[in-house]
Amino acid sequence: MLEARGITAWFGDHQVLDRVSLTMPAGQITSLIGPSGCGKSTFLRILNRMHELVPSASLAGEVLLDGDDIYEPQKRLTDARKAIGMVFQKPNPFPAMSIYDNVIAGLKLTGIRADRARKDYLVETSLQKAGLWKEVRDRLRAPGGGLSGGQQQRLCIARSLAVQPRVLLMDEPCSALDPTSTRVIEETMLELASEVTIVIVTHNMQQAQRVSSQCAFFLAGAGKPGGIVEHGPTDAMFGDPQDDRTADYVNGRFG
Ligand SMILES: Nc1ncnc2c1ncn2[C@@H]1O[C@H](COP(=O)(O)OP(=O)(O)OP(=O)(O)O)[C@@H](O)[C@H]1O
Repeated sequence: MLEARGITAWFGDHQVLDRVSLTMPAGQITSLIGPSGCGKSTFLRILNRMHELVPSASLAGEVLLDGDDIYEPQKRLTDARKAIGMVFQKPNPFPAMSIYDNVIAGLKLTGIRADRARKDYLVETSLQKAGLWKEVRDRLRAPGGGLSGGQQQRLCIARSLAVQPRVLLMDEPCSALDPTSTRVIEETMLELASEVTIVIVTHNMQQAQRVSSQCAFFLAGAGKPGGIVEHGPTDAMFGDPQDDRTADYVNGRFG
């Protein structure tokens, strides 16, 4: 389980999130929805300590992974990144690197040692879980950049899975893909959900309904930092929202 408690975030003196708390249960997919600029990506990046890569960025609050705060001073950055993977909007495989090497690229970066047999195993199982194995098993030595956009995104998912994370964060993972590739990624997410906790930022309300069991609706008032207006089971958020602003947003009346 991943739990954010009282997350407040700034870029310089611009506060972009105000005391955001959210529990993201294990074995479930949580969607973060809301209009542009309300802090969803910032919140997601705080969940695996990527926010601190921006020089002006700062934050307050806690992020607990199975009860341990990933921001405790003695906790290492690479441990947080190993346990909590991230897939981005635009597929970003290493284009000249082989499919095989792309999948295991994260091992070295996170200090995981593996012999050849172990690497072979991780490549096969990660590609299988990402729904790409059958399409690439005969060309593992071909460059990752030669795959289609949807295949590249599944390659990036496989790369995240190879370090065996407990959580996978996905920032609009399908927004650069066609509808068919989008459906394949959504099916992949649903299959992964039983073993990896997934948190996804999406602007696609149908996607949020298709994949997630829980949603959190973020909003920022004019000139104000973002926060969660309402969160709960996806069915309730779409079928019986408690806040008028949630109802307006999920029904496409703004954003
Ligand atoms: N690197 C940065 N430096 C300064 N300000 C930033 C930076 N990244 C984001 N912001 C600001 O933080 C606020 C929240 O942005 P964020 O990208 O988290 O919103 P979002 O809800 O994910 O938007 P979108 O849906 O468009 O991706 C915005 O006002 C944005 O301008």
